[in-house]
Amino acid sequence: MDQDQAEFLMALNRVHDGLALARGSARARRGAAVPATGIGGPVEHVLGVLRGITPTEALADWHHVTRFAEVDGAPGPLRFGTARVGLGAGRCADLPVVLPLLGSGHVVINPPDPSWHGTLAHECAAEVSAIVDNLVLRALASTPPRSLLVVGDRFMPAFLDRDDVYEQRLAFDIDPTGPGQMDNLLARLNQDVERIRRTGRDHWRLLILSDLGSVLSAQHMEELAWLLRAGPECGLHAILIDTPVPPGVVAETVHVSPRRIRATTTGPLLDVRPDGVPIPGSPAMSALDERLSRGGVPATGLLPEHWWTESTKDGLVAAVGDVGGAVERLRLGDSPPHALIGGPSGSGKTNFIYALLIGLATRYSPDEVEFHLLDFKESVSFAAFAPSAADPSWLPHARLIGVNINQDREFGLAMLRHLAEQLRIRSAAVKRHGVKDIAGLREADPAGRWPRVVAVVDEFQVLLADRDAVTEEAATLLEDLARRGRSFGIHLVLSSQDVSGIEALWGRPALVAQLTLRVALPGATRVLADDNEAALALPRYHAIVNHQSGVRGHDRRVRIPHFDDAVLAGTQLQLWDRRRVDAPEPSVFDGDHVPELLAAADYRALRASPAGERVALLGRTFDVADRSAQVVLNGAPGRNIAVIGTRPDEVHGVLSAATASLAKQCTVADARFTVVSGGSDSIAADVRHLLAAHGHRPDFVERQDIPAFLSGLAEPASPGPRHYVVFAGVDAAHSVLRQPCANGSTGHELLRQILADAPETGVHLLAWWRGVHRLKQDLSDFGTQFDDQIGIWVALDVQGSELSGLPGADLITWHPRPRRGLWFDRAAHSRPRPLVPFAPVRSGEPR
Ligand SMILES: Nc1ncnc2c1ncn2[C@@H]1O[C@H](COP(=O)(O)OP(=O)(O)OP(=O)(O)O)[C@@H](O)[C@H]1O
Repeated sequence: MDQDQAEFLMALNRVHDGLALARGSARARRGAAVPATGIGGPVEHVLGVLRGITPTEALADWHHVTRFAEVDGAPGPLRFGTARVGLGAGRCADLPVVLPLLGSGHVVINPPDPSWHGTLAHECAAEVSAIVDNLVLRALASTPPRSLLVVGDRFMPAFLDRDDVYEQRLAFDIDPTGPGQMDNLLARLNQDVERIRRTGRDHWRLLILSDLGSVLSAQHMEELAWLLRAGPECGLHAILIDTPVPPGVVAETVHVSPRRIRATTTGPLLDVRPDGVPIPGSPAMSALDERLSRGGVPATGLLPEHWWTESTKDGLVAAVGDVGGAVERLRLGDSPPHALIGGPSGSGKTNFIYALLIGLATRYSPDEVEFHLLDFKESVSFAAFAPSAADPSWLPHARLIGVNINQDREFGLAMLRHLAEQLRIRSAAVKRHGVKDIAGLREADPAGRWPRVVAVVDEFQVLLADRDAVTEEAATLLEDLARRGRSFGIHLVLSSQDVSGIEALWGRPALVAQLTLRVALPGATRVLADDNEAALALPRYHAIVNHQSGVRGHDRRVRIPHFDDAVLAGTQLQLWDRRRVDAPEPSVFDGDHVPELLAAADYRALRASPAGERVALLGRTFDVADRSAQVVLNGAPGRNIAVIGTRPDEVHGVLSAATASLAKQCTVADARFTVVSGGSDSIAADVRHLLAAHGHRPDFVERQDIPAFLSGLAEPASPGPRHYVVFAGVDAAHSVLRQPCANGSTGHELLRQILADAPETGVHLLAWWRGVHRLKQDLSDFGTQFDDQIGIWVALDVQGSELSGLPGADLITWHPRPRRGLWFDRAAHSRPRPLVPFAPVRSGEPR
């Protein structure tokens, strides 16, 4: 309240006091002095002051209210009506009538005579409504957006009953006579007041209750009395209609009888006319419309005027929302270096991340900041930032996008490894230039490209969920990135549905301590400091942003606008249009996508190769560089591939991809292919056609011809071109393989011999078994090491424990899941790795 307003109120008080005293009112008896100038003087003075000032929204005539308040603080008394005061000599003046409410006490609207109790609300409903409507509208007009919560019964103002009210919490209807309603309401408000006493005021609460005399039990009455006594300190105020006021409660009273309204503030003899609510479309109601439906800075209002003009040398800044209409920015840099975002499902975490990403992407060019985005939810939050058939645009700052990751924690790990590699490169460059951090590096190496990296992991707790090697490595990498990332411009943004995510961090204090930017969405627990409950009373679409690890006293209560599809798509298109012509598309890992061999970059890059360097591609790895799982089939022992699994489609994918990739690197003159059908005619037939499509003339061995084929293959022969034998269903051919062949050996024995001689004879077996047990039986002979026979294996739907005995497979944890496999190459790996099998490569596809 400025000085003019204060002077005006003082003068108004003197008028009211003087009138009251002159007429012997109760107020006068409270000690007011008669103004020395009589009543006319002060009234003239008030009118003079009124002419000279622009009253606030709390006091002005509704005709003069064109906007609602934006700033915080107690609004002072609220005007609710007008009184006509006679000035003598036939003159009179209209004076505003005010009631102290927010920041002061309560208002009671009662009949003039206590014996009328119980009938007032019905007899004078129109007058009562007009007073309540005026007070609520004034309260809304004189407090900042979203800072007022109105809880009301049938006297809830009609202007709050609208669909587009920005948050349900603004207006909360109750029926005190409904079963349990009063219990719930009082319990909830009492809890709020207790919490506010501990943590400080969050927003105003205005309670409208009528006709409670008959419905309140003695216990309700006691609870209400406590609430009304403790409430004003905590921003809770009530308008009580026709309800007895418990003792000790500070309240101004308005007496209403038909056609006559008086207030304790004006003295009992001054009749008051309620101001009435302005008509729809009037400036005041337009201001109300704007307040209720918009309520803050829209998403587009947060975008900077000039895009891509700022430098991230000293850190990152992003506009994410507004506080009372003023744009609010968050910072990431030296301090705080990393962020933790929490909130229950649906509380707006993803929307907040969009606000952050769009805020950064519009302010800084892709040379200043780039994004790695990973979402462990069963959703596609970041898919829109990648190009698609429907929309070829992408977010130029996005380098890596993971969608539909679900259970593929290995991909999260791959991203962390990639970031660790970036950290290593940056730390080496920093050392080389003799500087200490990214800011120094950018100065010392102005021609270098050293953007800050923001790595977002939504639902990051999934990454740390199991007690296994993935969690172990992920936690170690995260800790290292959190500790050293700040110096090298790598910033983590971890988001989670509170408790579960935060619990995953327990026992890792070094990591938690680095996540000093905390963002708590409504209802979030544990994200802020333990004694900071600010997020519990947060209205929808708000966030507590706290740059000091969530410590109380550093909260910013930010309203977050909606980054809907239109805003996201529109902004992305403009960003995309600005990209450099050679800007690379982001790498995308989509867990639902079935990779195609023919589309894989490393398949397309295959050329005719010498026999010892040919590679077989098996599937897609969990790797940020979109690499295929590939093995070299050279002349070393054990360069044979066992595919183990029962799902024909996935087996088909691995076998056909391996065969097609080999076929691409050789011609009919320098390689030989044989397809053996042990039990799966369809896979064998498809592989045969595939080879033909690649210009080869494979031999085809039917089941009954297997013994003869193996006998021939086991014969000593002079070395020829490499011979790739694709055996579709070794265990299905069991009955044939166990029979003695012409030379007396069984098929199994011949197979073992062929594998043992393979380095010299140039044979490579690509074979399918349905289960590990049969594979071991078929190949183990008096303790033969599998390594010398099968140095490469791909296990599809097989439990990790069953694999023990195969090379590299002892003591591994692996739970099979659809369209995922585990592969091992003893020449290249120390332990098995996951892969996504390619889709079957069908016969007839072009070379
Ligand atoms: N500030 C906002 N204004 C309007 N609508 C919003 C706002 N924030 C989020 N929403 C909407 O609320 C819904 C939930 O938001 P969002 O997906 O961001 O929540 P979440 O916390 O990520 O949920 P979940 O964890 O279940 O994915 C969405 O439909 C979203 O569009």
